[in-house]
Amino acid sequence: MSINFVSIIAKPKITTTTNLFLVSSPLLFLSNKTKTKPSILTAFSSMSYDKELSAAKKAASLAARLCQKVQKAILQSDVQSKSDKSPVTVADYGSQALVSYVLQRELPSELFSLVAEEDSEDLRKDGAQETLERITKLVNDILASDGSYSDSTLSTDDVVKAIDCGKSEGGSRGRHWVLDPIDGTKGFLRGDQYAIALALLDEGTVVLGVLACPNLPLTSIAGGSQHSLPGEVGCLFFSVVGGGTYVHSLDSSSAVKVQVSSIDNPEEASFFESYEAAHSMHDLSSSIAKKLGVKAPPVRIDSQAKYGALSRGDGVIYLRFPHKGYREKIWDHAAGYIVVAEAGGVVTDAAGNPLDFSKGRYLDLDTGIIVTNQKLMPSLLKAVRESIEEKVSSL
Ligand SMILES: Nc1ncnc2c1ncn2[C@@H]1O[C@H](COP(=O)(O)O)[C@@H](O)[C@H]1OP(=O)(O)O
Ligand SMILES: [Mg+2]
Ligand SMILES: [Mg+2]
Ligand SMILES: [Mg+2]
Repeated sequence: MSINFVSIIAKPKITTTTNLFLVSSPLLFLSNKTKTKPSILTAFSSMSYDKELSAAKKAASLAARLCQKVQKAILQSDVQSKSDKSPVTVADYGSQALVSYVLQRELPSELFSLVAEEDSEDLRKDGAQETLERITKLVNDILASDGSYSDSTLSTDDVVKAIDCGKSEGGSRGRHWVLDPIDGTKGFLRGDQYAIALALLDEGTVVLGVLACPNLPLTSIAGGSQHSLPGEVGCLFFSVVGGGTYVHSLDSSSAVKVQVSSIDNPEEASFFESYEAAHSMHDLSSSIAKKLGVKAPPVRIDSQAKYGALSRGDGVIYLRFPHKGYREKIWDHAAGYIVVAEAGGVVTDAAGNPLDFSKGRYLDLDTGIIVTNQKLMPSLLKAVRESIEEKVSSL
């Protein structure tokens, strides 16, 4: 994992080590509870982003509440068609508006830059007024249900503006929030897995991530059981650079620290991949798994919930090989990346290079994304290389 230690140490907010122990940090408290001793460097980096972490958790939790409400009531009329034909729902826009608004309210003194998936172009078109009013009502209802910001009700204009804050280009300078308001829209529409994925980039490095997975069971989905009894679903994973990864239920704040699986025998390993064959080449994954000696069938689930599940050891490998021509966006991986990295996992492209989130809205990478623990990575990379070579020579 690449950590920009220089930039962390250089943060002007923390100038002496004494400060570290005077200010109470929820992450340090959690670490004590789980009997881990953060190094001074770890504590520096965790403390630097305390305010941002609590704002991000609040924003993602409220967005998850909005998405759950829409998913329950989902109707055909909620689905619009974007020019790329991907389904966009009232919930995508509502979630983006809510996260953008909450971050700005919670962090009023910080410059706000947001790189996010959606924009309001379709909402500004003739005939979209009713949809925009529905989104605005949803956002206001969720804020009211939380009792937050009772001083203000958002207008349709406020909602459009909040959505369009997401047009930032990101990059290697300064801080940028990175948001996928609903990752795994297809899963969301099917009633399956989806995630609200929010991360913070600081000088091009992912330093914080929050992954809300409203349909992910609190217990392991190892073996492929994504569905569990009502009341037992809804996870919020969060990580700050150097501070580890934690998860709690969307309904409570009692967090536990998570670690990736330590399995080093591929025969005992299981792997995740996209539910949608259009998103990832399933034939390539199965060739890699076979070469590696993996016996279990793939666990196919939607969205960055795969990163969350892997971070707590439900599976050991995640393979993602989009079809030719598809360009990965930073919001589809930033939060998941840090959640796995801080839980001890490794995320690289198919050639073993680290992911670079500093290049703007897209990730430039070689062929695909692979994720596993430190022990399995060398043999996984070898299997990936051989399988890709075989595929290329068979074309
Ligand atoms: N053709 C495609 N190939 C790969 N990924 C895609 C494609 N179309 C959309 N996606 C994005 O892939 C992610 C979900 O993939 P999966 O669930 O298979 O892991 C989502 O981020 C989804 O966007 P979206 O956020 O709009 O759902
Ligand atoms: Mg996405
Ligand atoms: Mg999305
Ligand atoms: Mg989309």
